[in-house]
Amino acid sequence: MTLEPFGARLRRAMDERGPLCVGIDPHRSLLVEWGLNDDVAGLERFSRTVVEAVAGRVAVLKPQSAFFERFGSRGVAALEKSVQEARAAGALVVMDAKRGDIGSTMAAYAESFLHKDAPLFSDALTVSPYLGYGSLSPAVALARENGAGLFVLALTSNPEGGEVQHAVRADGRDVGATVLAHLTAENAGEEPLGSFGAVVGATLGDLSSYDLDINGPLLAPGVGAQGATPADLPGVFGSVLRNVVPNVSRGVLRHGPDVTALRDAADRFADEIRVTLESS
Ligand SMILES: O=C(O)c1cc(=O)[nH]c(=O)n1[C@@H]1O[C@H](COP(=O)(O)O)[C@@H](O)[C@H]1O
Repeated sequence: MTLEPFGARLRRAMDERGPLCVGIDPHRSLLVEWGLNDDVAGLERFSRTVVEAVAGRVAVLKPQSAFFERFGSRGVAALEKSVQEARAAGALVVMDAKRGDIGSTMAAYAESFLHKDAPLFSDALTVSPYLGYGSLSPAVALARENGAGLFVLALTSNPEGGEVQHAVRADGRDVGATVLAHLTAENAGEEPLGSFGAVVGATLGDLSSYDLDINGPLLAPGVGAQGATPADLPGVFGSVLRNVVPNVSRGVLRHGPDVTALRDAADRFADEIRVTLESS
């Protein structure tokens, strides 16, 4: 059975549950803070707890693959389980693996995460366009076939990102703006929302010089541990605020291992985001 396009599924989830995305980022330091061992059993326990706490109430969960890959094949098995459990509980899953390679290899990465029969099938995947946006075309094609989506790194939340993303091309446009323009073309005519999103950091301040109106979702990491707050979102995203999916990882996760405390922390962020959206 082919899924409805990711953009449509995401729009509905955001409207029903609010737009918050909670990250599943099992940092070694968090495992220790939670009283868990820094091993596969600790990893499994951590991710199961996050899924139990929030997968039934937030729109999106975003497991960060790096923290699972650290444990080799058993870590990847834990990631698989976590994706499947989160999806079964009704959350959309964005796999944060930030893949990017030459086109023919990109096709294999796409099959790993975006083919509906893949063990790690996720509703969307984060990808890097820095081998050239066109290198992502096999992932765009496979995502379309399978009702999945992509989040393409455009203007990232980290301070180092600018040296690449603000580099100005011969035509006067910078690299980040070029990525956004490609996404606008990808999403043209899609309703209610395209499936090809951009990653735009919530930490970046005024972005009014960029056209963020890509008719697709904007994944906004940086809220919480990196210093941005829900109240900052209107100043960063302006008129496209309704398409923003703010991500919080450590800002929620540091409240574990208690399931209720995790849930309450996610609810507080969700409430702040709702109030911000309503008053903008
Ligand atoms: O693609 C991402 O999710 C991402 C892009 C970006 O520009 N900045 C960024 O922090 N992220 C991810 O978002 C999460 C942020 O985590 P916290 O800072 O703990 O909320 C991590 O999993 C990062 O890898």
